[in-house]
Amino acid sequence: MAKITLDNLAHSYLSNPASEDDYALKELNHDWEDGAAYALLGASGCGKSTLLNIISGLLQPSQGRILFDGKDVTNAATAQRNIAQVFQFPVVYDTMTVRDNLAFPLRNRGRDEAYVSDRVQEIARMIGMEDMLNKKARGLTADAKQKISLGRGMVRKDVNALLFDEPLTVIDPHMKWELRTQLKKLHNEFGHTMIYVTHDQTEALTFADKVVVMYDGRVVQIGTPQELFETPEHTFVGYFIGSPGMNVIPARIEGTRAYLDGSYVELGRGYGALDGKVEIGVRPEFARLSQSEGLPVKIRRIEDVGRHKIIRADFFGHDINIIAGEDEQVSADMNRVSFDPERVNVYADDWRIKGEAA
Ligand SMILES: Nc1ncnc2c1ncn2[C@@H]1O[C@H](COP(=O)(O)OP(=O)(O)OP(=O)(O)O)[C@@H](O)[C@H]1O
Repeated sequence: MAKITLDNLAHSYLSNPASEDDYALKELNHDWEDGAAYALLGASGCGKSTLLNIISGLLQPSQGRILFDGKDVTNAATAQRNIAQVFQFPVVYDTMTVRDNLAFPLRNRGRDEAYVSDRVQEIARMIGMEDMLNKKARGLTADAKQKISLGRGMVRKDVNALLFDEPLTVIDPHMKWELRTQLKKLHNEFGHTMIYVTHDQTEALTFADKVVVMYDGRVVQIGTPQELFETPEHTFVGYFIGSPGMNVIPARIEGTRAYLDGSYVELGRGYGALDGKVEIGVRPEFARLSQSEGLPVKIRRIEDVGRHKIIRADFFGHDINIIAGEDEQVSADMNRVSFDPERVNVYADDWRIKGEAA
């Protein structure tokens, strides 16, 4: 496995990019730790595939370098990078059996048949295809073919990295969960450096040690699922992760207070003068409804989603969502919302401001 270094990396599909807006991938410096499982998460068109294709060598970056364990591979072809890739749609050899498909990368590397046989058996067990090993791939469902692609991607232990581009798109929903769990198990067992592209937050948060969130060609945060939840570094991370996402409300900050439409909330930290668009962000999990404490709101709707209730409220034209326990009673006179001060984040032009301990 290898540490992957991105050094001043950027990419534009235009031959003469004039401004930052012309870059599908904006400048990025980052070390992907050896042996860690990363998810690359973001909405469609944010640049995930562009970044993955640069790492795999399918795309030559217009700026910067990429290094595997300190060795510059920017100009190396995919085949020279010693990586395994699994794409959105199955890539299998139809005329071969499931066994031969799984064995292919190992035989290609000249591994002896005893090893190939053991390893294929092990992988077949992980993807739940032990009893299909002698079947031809032709005629299998898309679902089964994609499992073969996943298995083939994982069969070699000696690759520098395993890259997955939305690999579970064609997989049946209940099997998705199972395969994700298997991938995680496999990662724990073999410690491959894994990069997994997805636009699905559940997939990213359950699979990865660290999630790389992209927005508009830029990496806006790299963090553990807990960090993304507690301290979104950019308002996009707040909106995109969580269900519902973080509440973001325009505010004026003075010291340890945020003033909002004639009311104020206490902040857990102190702040100096802030320029630009200033907002506070609070997750619905850290908002509380009561009769007497906090901002005046109008309740618009209460949704019972089983595990908890989502209360949709309005604060002078701004949406505020509150998550309340399943057993919590909500009455018509509960028209105030308060926040845990420690959980209120402050943003200037969408980026989180750290503040000083109060
Ligand atoms: N070959 C190309 N030529 C020109 N522009 C491209 C090309 N490939 C992608 N783009 C543009 O680059 C931006 C990033 O695309 P990219 O495919 O990397 O995003 P993504 O996050 O992987 O999206 P998706 O999840 O839809 O695949 C988009 O604006 C896209 O239109």
